[in-house]
Amino acid sequence: MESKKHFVIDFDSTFTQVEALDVLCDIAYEGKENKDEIAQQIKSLTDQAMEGSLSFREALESRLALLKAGKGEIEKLIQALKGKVSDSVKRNRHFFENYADDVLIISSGFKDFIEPIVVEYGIKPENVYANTFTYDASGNITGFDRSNPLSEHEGKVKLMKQLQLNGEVIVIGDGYTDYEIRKAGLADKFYAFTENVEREIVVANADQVAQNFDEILFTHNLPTATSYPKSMIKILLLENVHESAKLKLESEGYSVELMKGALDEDELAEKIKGVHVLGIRSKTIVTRKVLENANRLMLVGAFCIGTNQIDLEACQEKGIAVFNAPFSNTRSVVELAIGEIIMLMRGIPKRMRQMDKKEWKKSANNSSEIRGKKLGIIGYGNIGAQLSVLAEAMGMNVFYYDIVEKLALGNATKVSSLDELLATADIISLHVDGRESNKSFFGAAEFAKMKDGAIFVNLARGPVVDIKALNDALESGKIRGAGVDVFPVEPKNNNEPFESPLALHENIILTPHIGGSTEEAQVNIADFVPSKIVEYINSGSTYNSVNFPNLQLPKLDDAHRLLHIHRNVSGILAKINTIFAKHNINVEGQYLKTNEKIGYVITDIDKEYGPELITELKNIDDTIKVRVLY
Ligand SMILES: NC(=O)C1=CN([C@@H]2O[C@H](COP(=O)(O)OP(=O)(O)OC[C@H]3O[C@@H](n4cnc5c(N)ncnc54)[C@H](O)[C@@H]3O)[C@@H](O)[C@H]2O)C=CC1
Ligand SMILES: O=C(O)C(=O)COP(=O)(O)O
Repeated sequence: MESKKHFVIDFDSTFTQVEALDVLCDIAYEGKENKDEIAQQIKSLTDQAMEGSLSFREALESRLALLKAGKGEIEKLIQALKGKVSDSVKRNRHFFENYADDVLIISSGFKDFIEPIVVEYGIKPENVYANTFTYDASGNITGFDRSNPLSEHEGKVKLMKQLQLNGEVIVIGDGYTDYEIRKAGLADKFYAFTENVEREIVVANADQVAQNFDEILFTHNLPTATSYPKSMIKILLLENVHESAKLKLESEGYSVELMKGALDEDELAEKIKGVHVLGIRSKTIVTRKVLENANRLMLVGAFCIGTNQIDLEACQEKGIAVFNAPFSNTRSVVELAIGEIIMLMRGIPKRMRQMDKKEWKKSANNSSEIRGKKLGIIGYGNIGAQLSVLAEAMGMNVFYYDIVEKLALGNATKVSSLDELLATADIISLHVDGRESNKSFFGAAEFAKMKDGAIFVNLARGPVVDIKALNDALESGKIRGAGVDVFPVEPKNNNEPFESPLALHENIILTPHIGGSTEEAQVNIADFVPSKIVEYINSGSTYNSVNFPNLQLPKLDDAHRLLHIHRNVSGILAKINTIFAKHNINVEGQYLKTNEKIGYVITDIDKEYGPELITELKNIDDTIKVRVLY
């Protein structure tokens, strides 16, 4: 038989969001000049008692001496506290009601105001242990019942010794006095409860930190308001993703860690354990090895356009959805490309280097306008196409080559082969993606086919261009200049050095992969990707995912949603529905979409279900993952 559990819960700043005596002070001193000063003194005494630096009785005596309150104020306090119950207590009301026998409120506060608050949540009056005020004939507080152990130093410990609870004792509180119960050996576990206040010394001594009641109930296998507490969803953001992404995700209730640089494979393989959502940019390589260690991972968010750094296939096999920000930095890359083309056509990098050396070389040699020049765009996707429009507006003649059929914008000319483009253009700008087959796509043969004295720009991906071939083309004068933003090997963070033979050329612009690094782009990305993360976690929506079948799902009211991710083989839907039928479950809505590799079925049901239903769904052959949303 399972032993009985006792949940010993603190009141101030745990069951409620506030310290009741602080609120009482506000009420008692309402409209008085010295209110702030008294409030500050009371708060400081409360904090000292909570942190253990002042004995409880001393703090209590001093606070009551400052508070000139009576029964009228206590009545007002009760009304105020009713509106200040902690959010996670409110949403888990069913727990307090259904487990009333197991819940004890043990507080160094006062029963006079605690009991009316907690009984509304089904807690039994006889399970509320707290101090009591003494009053004079006119109802003014004169002090407290000094025979109550809770009015003494280490009062909670003394009370717990008297109670002699049998079974497992779990203490939940924000203060040092709560931890003291555990320290005295009278509890099996102490949770530092941080939903309202986080005290360093308390957190440091806790067996576990709980940001809310959902986490505690979930840990103890008790019914919670949500299927999985949001605060237990761990999100790891790497590569200095814009801070606003962290704030946005935190405001949703997730636990977010933000790191400045990228991690290498081994570091990430270690760090990924227990992480539910990984946010990266272009530098972090998410390999199969990393994914093998990703025991909780459900989503990878690329806070950039490119996703070539992620093993998308391995993600699919493991049921991990991948999202990116396909348009958020497009304009930034295009502006940089145009800027570089102008600078290179004017020979500005060389002039700047001369000026740095105090040399004045005014000359029109090798300096031309871009107007009327032929721009050759390789890869007419979002970036290539937008570059086409802006370049044309500046008077350039645009030609493009893409491996798939793309609509020509404005007066741009589609050419039918790469060779034709290379032979035509005065400037070649590369905007292909970083797929594996594009590795060394642009090498010696391609440079040889370019017009003599042309300009070359690569803001796409480093491995796409053979650096030696580019270096040779610059050295031989085959091309007149180059702009390079991306490299086959890039430093992991801003502290690592960068070295390249290209740096020695005069008419070259080298930039540290900053095509998308503008304030605007980073803010846009930090808004877009988190919104995808939140949608996927909350509703299962995969709209815009780069590796999952795209499904946009309605919000769910009063139903349960089950997500089934499986290898795309025939007959899975029938098997899923057979299980629902067997359990007499009425399906309210069902959505299925597949891609080449996987199938994604979302089923909304109107009825409570038991764990055996989930086990049966998981046991269907070819199942990759089952997620329960509500
Ligand atoms: N430097 C930087 O900071 C940034 C670099 N990028 C890079 O730019 C790339 C392009 O971005 P988008 O235009 O948004 O992507 P996109 O996917 O819209 O366009 C890529 C285009 O290249 C074409 N393509 C692929 N391989 C090709 C080949 N071998 N020959 C001809 N065409 C080929 C595709 O068919 C597609 O139309 C990204 O994949 C990323 O690698 C993106 C943003 C910032
Ligand atoms: O968006 C992309 O694909 C980029 O290359 C930009 O990458 P970053 O976010 O600057 O690491």
